[in-house]
Amino acid sequence: MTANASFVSPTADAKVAHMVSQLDAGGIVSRILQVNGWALALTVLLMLVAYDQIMYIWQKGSITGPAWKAPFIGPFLESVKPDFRKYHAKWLSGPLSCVSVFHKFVVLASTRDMARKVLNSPTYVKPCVVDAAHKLLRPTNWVFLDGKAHVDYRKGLNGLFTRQALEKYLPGQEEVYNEYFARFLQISKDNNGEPVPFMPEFREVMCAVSCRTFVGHYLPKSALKKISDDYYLITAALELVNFPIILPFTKSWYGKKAADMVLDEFSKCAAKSKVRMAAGGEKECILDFWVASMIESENYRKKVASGVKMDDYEKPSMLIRDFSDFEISMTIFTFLFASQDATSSAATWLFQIMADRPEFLEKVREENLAIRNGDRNAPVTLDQFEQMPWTRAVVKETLRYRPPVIMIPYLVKKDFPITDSYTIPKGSMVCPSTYLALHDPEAYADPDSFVPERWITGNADQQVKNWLVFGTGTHYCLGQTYAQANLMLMIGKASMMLDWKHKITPKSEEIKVFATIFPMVR
Ligand code: HEM
Repeated sequence: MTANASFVSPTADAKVAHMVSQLDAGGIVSRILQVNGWALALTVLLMLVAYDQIMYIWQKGSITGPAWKAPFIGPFLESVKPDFRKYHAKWLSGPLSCVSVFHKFVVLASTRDMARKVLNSPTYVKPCVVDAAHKLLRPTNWVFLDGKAHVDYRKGLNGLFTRQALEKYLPGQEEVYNEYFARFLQISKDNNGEPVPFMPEFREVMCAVSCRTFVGHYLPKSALKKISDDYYLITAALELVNFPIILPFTKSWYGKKAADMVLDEFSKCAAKSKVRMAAGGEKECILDFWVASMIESENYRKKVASGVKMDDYEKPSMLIRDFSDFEISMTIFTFLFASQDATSSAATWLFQIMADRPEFLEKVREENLAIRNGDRNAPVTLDQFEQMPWTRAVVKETLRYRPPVIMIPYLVKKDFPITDSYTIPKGSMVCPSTYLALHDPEAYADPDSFVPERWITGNADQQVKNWLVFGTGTHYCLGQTYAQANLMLMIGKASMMLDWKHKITPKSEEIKVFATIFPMVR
């Protein structure tokens, strides 16, 4: 065997070390070897830095972005504490701009046309979620489907959001608002009318109203309380920047535990709905509509299989397969996941803006009282919503002025030639922004002011290309009609049952980013 047959370095080999020490009385050789070790490490590091920079510059191509990136991490520290003003500056810097965080290249598509182009290019892009979402929502969840599989699955869900279905959900929503608004009054009384932070209350009422719409009375009150208390753990676990593996006591760990609990509760609700619908119970919530449609489809299939002649009109409008309790639960969880932060954001802004602009709240109140024939407690129907232009206008304008979802992250599946001169490389992330389209002075004059009249006497409704609040394309928001009807019901009922004030600070209308956007407190 030769002196250095092992895979360790020569200096670490005992025999060589001995020879070296004999030869190197003055320490010159060992110093050279040491220097070489350091030099090697330094060279590798410099090569990696150079590779990271070159890749960034190559991927950036002709679009706007810093000339170079902070080695490896890029603007990582900024993304831990997102600052709306920095995002805004970035969107204004060019229709397409970029950053690179760690080795992830991210393109921001800021203008209306660039955002629409991304959202309408399903061949090149698909929604991008943080790694933790697969673990929390489960990898087989429908939201991770792409292409035809996604379109087909989604078609089966449309029946849950028809006008007829939405009408059936209204009484449950009324019930929740009655209960929570009475509680709001109590909170104020307990605090002698002094201002208290209300954002957590808005989050809770939104969670309660969503759960009532999705799973009706099947969810026990104790479980609802736990879900609404723990939901912020799920939001925190899904922040863009989080620890990639689930280690005990990290945000992802708490988030996963909360998600497991929600999935378990919703599975139990699905089982209960199956029993109740099979017994001919009345449909009250999304679960019931789903289960009833499954039963109808199954009955139809059985009749056809047994040779019964069926007319076309007897065929259910949507034939769906059988779904297990857990499959249903996973999908209902995606509704909660998609709605909770966005509707909490909208509700918080809406209450604040109405308090700060009482002249509009008064108009909402007047028309809500009129539609109820002077009876503050009378329930409303969806048809009546169409006769409440101010209630609709304040909801629409709040969503335009402070859109809850400011960016929609997508993943580039293959090289995407977004303009004649620029192709987004495969594997990048691309984030269309909704904000600039919704603050485009050509579509909405005086875009940085809250002007609900533009939805009554103006032409805001005609700016369909700019209306990106709920996205567009194959993944546009499934719950958009429900979400807007719910916000109209909420503010209409609040105007009937409550009066409220807001303590304005210089930062009240500045934007704080936490998954969606909320008012700055101070
Ligand atoms: C103010 C409230 C809401 C806002 C601003 C909002 C906004 C959005 C946006 C921007 C998207 C992405 C669209 C795209 O990629 O083009 C989305 C997707 C989605 N939203 Fe909403 N949303 C809201 C409420 C809701 C509610 C209440 C539900 C459920 C009942 C819901 C269910 C969904 C679902 C399931 C998707 C994914 C659709 C798919 O991938 O096919 N959203 N929403």
